[in-house]
Amino acid sequence: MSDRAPAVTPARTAAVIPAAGRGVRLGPGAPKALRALGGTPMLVHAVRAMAASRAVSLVVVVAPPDGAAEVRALLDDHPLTGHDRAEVLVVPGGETRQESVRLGLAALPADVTTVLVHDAARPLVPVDTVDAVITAVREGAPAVVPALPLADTVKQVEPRTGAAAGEPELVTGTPERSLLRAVQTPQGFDRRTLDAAHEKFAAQEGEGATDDAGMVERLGAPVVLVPGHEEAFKVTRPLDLVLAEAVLARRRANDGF
Ligand SMILES: Nc1ccn([C@@H]2O[C@H](COP(=O)(O)OP(=O)(O)OP(=O)(O)O)[C@@H](O)[C@H]2O)c(=O)n1
Ligand SMILES: C[C@](O)(CO)[C@H](O)COP(=O)(O)O
Repeated sequence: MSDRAPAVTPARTAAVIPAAGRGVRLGPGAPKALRALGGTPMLVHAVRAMAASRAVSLVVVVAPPDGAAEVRALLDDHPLTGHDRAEVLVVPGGETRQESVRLGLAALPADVTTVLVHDAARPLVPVDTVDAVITAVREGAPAVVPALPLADTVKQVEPRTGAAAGEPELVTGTPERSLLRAVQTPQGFDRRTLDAAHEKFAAQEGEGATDDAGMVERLGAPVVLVPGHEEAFKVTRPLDLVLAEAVLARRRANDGF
């Protein structure tokens, strides 16, 4: 009998960054992920945010369907440095966020056991938030989501089907705010659970699920929350870009460069 320790497959963590959206709500211009924030494309910030975690050894960027070559060139122009040295792959995306994530998952090698899914549109998520998500997955949660309490009261409204444009919306309820959370990314998953959710719900959801954890919920697996971060907000509308520039400027001032 050999006294050598049995071979152990290392638990490898990868991040998938869906970056194939147009950014319609941000207004006319280049695809949102390619727009500049502090002089550097938003996508580059998002890749660096994932690679800043020492646990992440691979980042799969999902580019606009006809833009993979352009995104590859852009990332090659902004190489990762220092300890942020993860491998970066680029694959073409799809028509919906859900489809883009599915295409990113398909590019992951077999040894990846933990997957983060992170919006390119959340370029400023701090590394402590990324690490908190990874730790919770590695401790056994199949799906982990960073989340914050809501600042606004939320109203439920009647579906708009058939309503004339400009007609006032009818409120049907006010959900208990203390039981609501606004969820962010990166969302972290046991890889097999996320693959199973995407396999089961592919092409069944019309417009697609708005987040990956929602698909895991529908699978019946538990989804747990960890504290989100104010700076992990999603750049969606023009004012978000103003806020992102201010946050970045404050970070640079604090870092002394
Ligand atoms: N077909 C799509 C649509 C969205 N995304 C990505 O999903 C993330 C979150 O989506 P969102 O902020 O809604 O981005 P857009 O779809 O680009 O925004 P909009 O709805 O304003 O067009 C973004 O990083 C976006 O690039 C994607 O990879 N593929
Ligand atoms: C995944 C997400 O960022 C969680 O808040 C969000 O659901 C993405 O929604 P979008 O409409 O695609 O921006």
